[in-house]
Amino acid sequence: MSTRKHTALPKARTLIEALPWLTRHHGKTVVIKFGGNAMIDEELKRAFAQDVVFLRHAGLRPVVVHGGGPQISAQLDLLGLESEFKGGLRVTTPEAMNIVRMVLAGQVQRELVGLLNEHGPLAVGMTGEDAHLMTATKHYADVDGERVDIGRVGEITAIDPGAVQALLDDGRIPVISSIARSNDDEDTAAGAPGVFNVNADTAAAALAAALGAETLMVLTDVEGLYEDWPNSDEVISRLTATQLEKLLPDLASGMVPKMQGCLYAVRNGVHTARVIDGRVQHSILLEIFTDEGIGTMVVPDANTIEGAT
Ligand SMILES: Nc1ncnc2c1ncn2[C@@H]1O[C@H](COP(=O)(O)OP(=O)(O)O)[C@@H](O)[C@H]1O
Ligand SMILES: CC(=O)N[C@@H](CCC(=O)OP(=O)(O)O)C(=O)O
Repeated sequence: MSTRKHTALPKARTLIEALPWLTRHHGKTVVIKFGGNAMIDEELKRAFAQDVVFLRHAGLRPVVVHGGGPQISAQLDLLGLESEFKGGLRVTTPEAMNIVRMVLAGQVQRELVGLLNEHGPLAVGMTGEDAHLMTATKHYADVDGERVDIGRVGEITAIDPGAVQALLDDGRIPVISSIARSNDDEDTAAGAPGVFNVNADTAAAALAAALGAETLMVLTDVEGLYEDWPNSDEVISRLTATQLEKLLPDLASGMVPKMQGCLYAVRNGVHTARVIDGRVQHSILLEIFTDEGIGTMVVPDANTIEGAT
């Protein structure tokens, strides 16, 4: 006679914990912004790709918008060019714009597409230039109330999500670099199509809203939004749009585009926007498939803090 211990029971419980979420979110679009420092670690990148493919096979429609600030800075450094940020945005000369485009579309995006496609013919890379996905106008930074010219940095004025929708309908995972086409008069007059460097958090939020996404998920290199950064590491787990709006003026530069993006998303139809720790392996699955979640969740005002999921 032999007996068998069911050691896999905790795994089954975890899967069952995910069932209500899966039922609710089946067929829904999730825009995931993968950025910065989490993208430097090889294991984290692989785990990220596994999570995204898992979501796709679980019946969701994931879209990846990626950053690459550290990679751009490293490349500029190799070329002897300095990185300067104003109001949290990179001062982008025409020369730097070429490097930004080369690094984002030619390096970071290609690598992510490659990692995702290790699991099958799923990922398709594009930039905001493709099929008029993102159109932008020149953006001026606000530095202590002053309007400052920071070069070829763009502010999104229009999104045509048709090509992304078509890819999603075809079961693909779009991977998007945050570069937008310009339709500014001076670029048009110059004869060559102009492009702009757009902060990837801002691009992800605008795309999430344009796609009518259920969720915007922003991966970063901290646990979430700290209540009193840098004095305390108390993470705010949930807050409403209005509560976030009140906090915005006190936030420091890296968090500003992220939280502005979350606010824009939930004010424009996205049900929840979450900032989660990209340094934790499988953070996307942890956020989604466990009751507690991790990180910070922003919900629209109509939701009560307790009631939102
Ligand atoms: N209230 C806050 N909570 C958490 N992080 C904050 C806060 N204010 C500023 N930060 C800073 O923002 C950084 C995240 O922004 P950023 O470096 O642009 O991230 P990423 O490279 O992931 O896009 C954190 O590492 C932290 O230094
Ligand atoms: C205008 C602007 O600042 N653009 C960013 C685009 C990349 C980005 O946003 O990357 P992370 O998400 O990794 O920071 C930049 O040039 O660094």
